[in-house]
Amino acid sequence: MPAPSPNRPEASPPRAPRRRRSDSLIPGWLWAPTGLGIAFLLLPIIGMLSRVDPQSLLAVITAEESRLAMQLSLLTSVTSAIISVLIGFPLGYLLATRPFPGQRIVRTLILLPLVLPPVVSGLALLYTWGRSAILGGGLESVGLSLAYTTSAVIMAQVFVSLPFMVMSVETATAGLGRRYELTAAELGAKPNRVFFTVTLPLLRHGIITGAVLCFARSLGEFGATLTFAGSLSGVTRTMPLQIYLVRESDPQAAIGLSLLLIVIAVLIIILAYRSPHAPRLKSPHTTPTLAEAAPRFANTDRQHGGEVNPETRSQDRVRADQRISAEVRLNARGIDLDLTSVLPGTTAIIGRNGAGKSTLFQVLTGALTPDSGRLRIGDDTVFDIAVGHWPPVHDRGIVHLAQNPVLFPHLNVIDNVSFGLRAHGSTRNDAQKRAQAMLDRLGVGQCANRRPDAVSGGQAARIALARALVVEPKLLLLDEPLAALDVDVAVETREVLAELVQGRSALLITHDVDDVTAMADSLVLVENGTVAHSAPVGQIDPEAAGEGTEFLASFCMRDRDGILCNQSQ
Ligand SMILES: Nc1ncnc2c1ncn2[C@@H]1O[C@H](COP(=O)(O)OP(=O)(O)OP(=O)(O)O)[C@@H](O)[C@H]1O
Repeated sequence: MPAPSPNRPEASPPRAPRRRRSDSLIPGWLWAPTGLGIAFLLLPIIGMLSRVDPQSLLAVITAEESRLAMQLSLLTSVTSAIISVLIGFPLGYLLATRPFPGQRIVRTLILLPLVLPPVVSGLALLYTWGRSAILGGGLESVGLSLAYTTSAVIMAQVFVSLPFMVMSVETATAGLGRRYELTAAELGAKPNRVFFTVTLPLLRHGIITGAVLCFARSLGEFGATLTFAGSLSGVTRTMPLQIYLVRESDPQAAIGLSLLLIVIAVLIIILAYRSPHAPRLKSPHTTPTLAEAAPRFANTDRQHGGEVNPETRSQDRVRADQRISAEVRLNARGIDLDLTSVLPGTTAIIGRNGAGKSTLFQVLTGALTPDSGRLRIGDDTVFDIAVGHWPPVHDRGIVHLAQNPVLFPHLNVIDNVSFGLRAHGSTRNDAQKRAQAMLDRLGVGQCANRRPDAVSGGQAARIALARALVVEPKLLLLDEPLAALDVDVAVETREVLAELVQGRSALLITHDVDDVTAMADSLVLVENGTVAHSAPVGQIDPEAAGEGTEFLASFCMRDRDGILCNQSQ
């Protein structure tokens, strides 16, 4: 048999097929510490089980004292979990989203009950709310007594379990980011609607996790309860206190009650985590794109990839007497932009990486506040920093469509598209009818009742486009909408977009000459944070672009049909 050439790959001999692993990205050795951890947790339970006397178990569990203790434990643990949600959710959410003075101190304070021995927590509560303490004494004088009551048990449980709620919500909020809330606001939803229809549903897993942890911690709470609430049967003696009480006189009873506590805790944790909407891992290969196969439009007058006679378009521009004018200065990012655009019409914004294009969009939507600036759309002043007019995101009528469609994962497709209409006051029926019509127009009407994770990346992008267009925004911001598409799909989708933006006002960030020739009426070149050149399509003059001359000349050279630039150049 000839020796294999070092330069040529040889057909390798047939090998026995490798055993498929569930995830080849995960190192196998991780199973060793995982197994150790599971054994470490499981062995003491088995140890305890081995000491159980099955015959006495039933009598122990059904004894009056045990029943009272269990009832009290469940009642107080559920109540403290609910209180922890009500207090801990806003705390964790604000910690993750709004920087405020003393934030680090607050965070340290919240974690304090985790490191304090529970007895110390109980003493702290006693010296604050006890009968002879300042606050407790005041309450006592008006006939309210906390110490040694069931309320004291709940207070002790909330004190030690609150950190779990705050940390769960803070982590969930930080992981979610602000993009869904910002998208909802751009579609016109006011803060309360965003909070109740987007924020809360999307954070529900964090809330459930926090509540379960709070419940579990409260169920096992012992030291703080004993110190602050004492051990009165039926009033403050919870299950852990009852177990502690009987452990000397009747170890079998202590074991039986412990088992009961474990079984109930495990059952409740399992039930709480069996949510039908539990988060699922998404395929890392799903890339949101603007179309998987762009729909065709029968009555489009833009043929051949959206090319339009530039002369006709520039005449339109000359006649247009209404303008969009935007001035934005943001020193921290070196941005000082002043641009105008025809109304209606599409202005393409091009420029090198880091020139300031995305920053402009962030300011226009209201996600970023500039040092100074003004935006006028026709006669309407959307914002003007000089006179202190800086409306919230939901009040601008500007919708930003980026490469990532940011569909709300907890709503089906039709509800996603109806979202903005509902926020503007449409009835559910009306909103759904209009949403369905827009989805049909974009060729994704059949997806109406699916969840966003059950549509392809291209369909998701068209759904996002439908959601943006159906609210008839004053200004549509398109940020490289075709960049993630493969070439064939991009050509078709460009036609779709060109058709849809006709008669609307849009700004389009792009690096692609074809996007400009197909969709734009005018072009703005941004160079080092300033507008280097601005001209209608067909009259672009690289020589007039100052520092941007070279960039613009090379852009024009990529325009095979010679549509963009002044042909006399
Ligand atoms: N989150 C941020 N914090 C601070 N500076 C930023 C941030 N994002 C961008 N910048 C800076 O602001 C300037 C403008 O960036 P911007 O993202 O607006 O550019 P761009 O033209 O959109 O670039 P690209 O084409 O790469 O998207 C750059 O100097 C950039 O480094």
